[in-house]
Amino acid sequence: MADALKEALRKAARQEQFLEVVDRDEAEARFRRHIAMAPLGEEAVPLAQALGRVLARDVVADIDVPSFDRASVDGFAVRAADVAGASDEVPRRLRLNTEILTPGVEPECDVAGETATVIATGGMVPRGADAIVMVEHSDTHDGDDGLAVEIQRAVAPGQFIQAAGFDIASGETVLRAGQVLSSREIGALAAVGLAEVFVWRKPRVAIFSTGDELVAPGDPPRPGGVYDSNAAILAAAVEELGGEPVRLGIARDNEAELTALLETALAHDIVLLSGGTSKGAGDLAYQVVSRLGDPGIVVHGVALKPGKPICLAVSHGKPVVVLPGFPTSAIFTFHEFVAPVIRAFAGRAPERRETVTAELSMRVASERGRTEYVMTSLVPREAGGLSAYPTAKGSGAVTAFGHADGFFRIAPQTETVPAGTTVDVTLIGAGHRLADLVVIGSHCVGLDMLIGRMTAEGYAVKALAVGSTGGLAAAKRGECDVAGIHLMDPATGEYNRPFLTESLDLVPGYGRLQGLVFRPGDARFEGRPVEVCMAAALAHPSCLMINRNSGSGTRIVIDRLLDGTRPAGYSHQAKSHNAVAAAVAQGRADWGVAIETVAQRYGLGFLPLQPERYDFVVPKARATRPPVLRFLELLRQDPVRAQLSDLGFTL
Ligand SMILES: Nc1nc2c(c(=O)[nH]1)N[C@H]1C(S)=C(S)[C@@H](COP(=O)(O)OP(=O)(O)OC[C@H]3O[C@@H](n4cnc5c(N)ncnc54)[C@H](O)[C@@H]3O)O[C@H]1N2
Ligand code: MOO
Repeated sequence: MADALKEALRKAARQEQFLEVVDRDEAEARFRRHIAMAPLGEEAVPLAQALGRVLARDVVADIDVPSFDRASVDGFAVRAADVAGASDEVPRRLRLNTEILTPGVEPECDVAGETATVIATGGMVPRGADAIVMVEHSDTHDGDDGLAVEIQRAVAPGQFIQAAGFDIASGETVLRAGQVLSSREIGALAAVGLAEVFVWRKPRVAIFSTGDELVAPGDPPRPGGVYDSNAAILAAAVEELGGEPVRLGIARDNEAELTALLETALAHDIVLLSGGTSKGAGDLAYQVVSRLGDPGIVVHGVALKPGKPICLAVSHGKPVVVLPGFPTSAIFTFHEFVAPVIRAFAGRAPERRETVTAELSMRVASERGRTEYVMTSLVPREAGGLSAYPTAKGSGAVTAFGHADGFFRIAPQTETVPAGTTVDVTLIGAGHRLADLVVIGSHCVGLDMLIGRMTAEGYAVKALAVGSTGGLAAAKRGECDVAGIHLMDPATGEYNRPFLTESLDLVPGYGRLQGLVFRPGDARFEGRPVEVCMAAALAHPSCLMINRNSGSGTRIVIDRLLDGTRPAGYSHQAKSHNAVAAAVAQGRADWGVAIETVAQRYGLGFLPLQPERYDFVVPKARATRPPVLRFLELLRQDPVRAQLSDLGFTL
């Protein structure tokens, strides 16, 4: 082995310890000790650019709104005393003054006793008048002494008059500093005549990602490549919090490149990078940040999950944070440690987090020694209250945070939390909207299409992929409206029906074809009958299979096919059709079992083994809810069935 390669290997394999893992609150305290948690300064902006900005000063009205008494109806300005007791039978006759008070016209005549002035909605109420009579309750006459009006209704003093300042009084505080300006506030600012307002300057947040594997969205994918999702989610989150993201792109795992980018980034108010903070080969980001001083890195390693390797630094009052590369770890720790700083710099009040209680739907295991935050979906229970469905994907998934309604904490010393435990779930973002239709169970592209149609019709659908068994359990507990399942009873070979209970209905879905998948052109499989393929596969120890997880419907098919034999690769269990197809397509395995639609998606060869049924379980108690009825109706419609059949399903 060449010396250089040997040295590189030795370096990559060396264990570099975290500096010191501290608990969350201690980490936050150390970080904030060096940061002024206050707005960065104010600036005047035109009203047209004020949307979403944060007011830096209270706005006190200089004028009354309206600035004069005005009519709120079309009719006649009168003295209420002159029309007391007026009715259709006994109208009161008033002489008309010779002016017309449309809005913007300044009155010249007083309304003296026994007179009235024509006035339009928004017109200035003339001196002498104290009420307006609606035009509907009047009749005009040509009299000897000029035009007269007969009033057929009495009015109370003040009736149909909007007094000066009734909307906003001069001297009143219209809006307070710290207010985030929405369209409504902007309307009020314009009403008091302001063309510009003082707002807090937006903190400018430099964002870059680090890693040789990262690919910018829009660029072609490459083997081992990962699209840079962290920079996108962070930039959007910064904007949501009132900051201005400045994206500096991707730095390769190269010290010079990282150092140069950090230098550029330090010209902004906050520096955020992600990746390269853990112990792996190429984790350089924290090393580069460690050269900053005054004081430099204050925390590297926090006893929480997700987010253990976060690195918090401050340099000359400027926060510099290396977020973990794992997407959910990055955005979670961003919200824990960085978001409050951005809010403070932007002049926004601290976020008030809302918490709800929910009952845990399944047992959760946790690692000792770290506070774990479990990303969770919430679904309403039949019996009232909420059920918490933990997202099993972990911090490496971008959707673990993206799809969660909130999270609950598991204390560092707890190893398992049993199903049924009541947990406090902190809601993420604007909280969760209760879904019209909750679908829990096995994922299928056919189901995706049906959900898409429901969504297009305006239904809020919550779909949780927890597998057939999980879906069935959710349906039994009354936690979903529909569960998509494909479970074969090994005794009878029948799908789905044998698993029903009294309280559940089975709605026929569609058929999917299970088959052997392999790379096209593989002579061991291509164009041969299944038995011949199996004999070939079993004869060659180098022919690797990929298995499915036990408990899955497909595993039952595989075990039947193998009839007790254990070919190479049997112990490698993938959890989905897609994972099987990807392994075969990329050459990590040579064959496996998956459904036809997935095999086609990955361009794989396919040998049919057996059809399976993908059906829908509906709790009887929910079967008549309108969104459920609509879902079932869609399933019966010809265009929908045609689309399912185009997708490769049999009906
Ligand atoms: N031996 C140990 N390994 C790891 C430990 C540990 O304690 N001992 N900690 C784990 C934990 S916890 C986390 S979190 C991760 C974070 O590691 P890094 O911050 O060094 O991140 P990377 O290694 O650069 O990347 C991890 C992962 O995330 C992907 N990634 C990175 N940047 C992006 C991005 N901008 N967009 C999308 N995905 C990104 C990257 O490709 C990797 O897959 O370390 C564990 N390891
Ligand atoms: O702490 Mo890491 O962020 O769990 O995956």
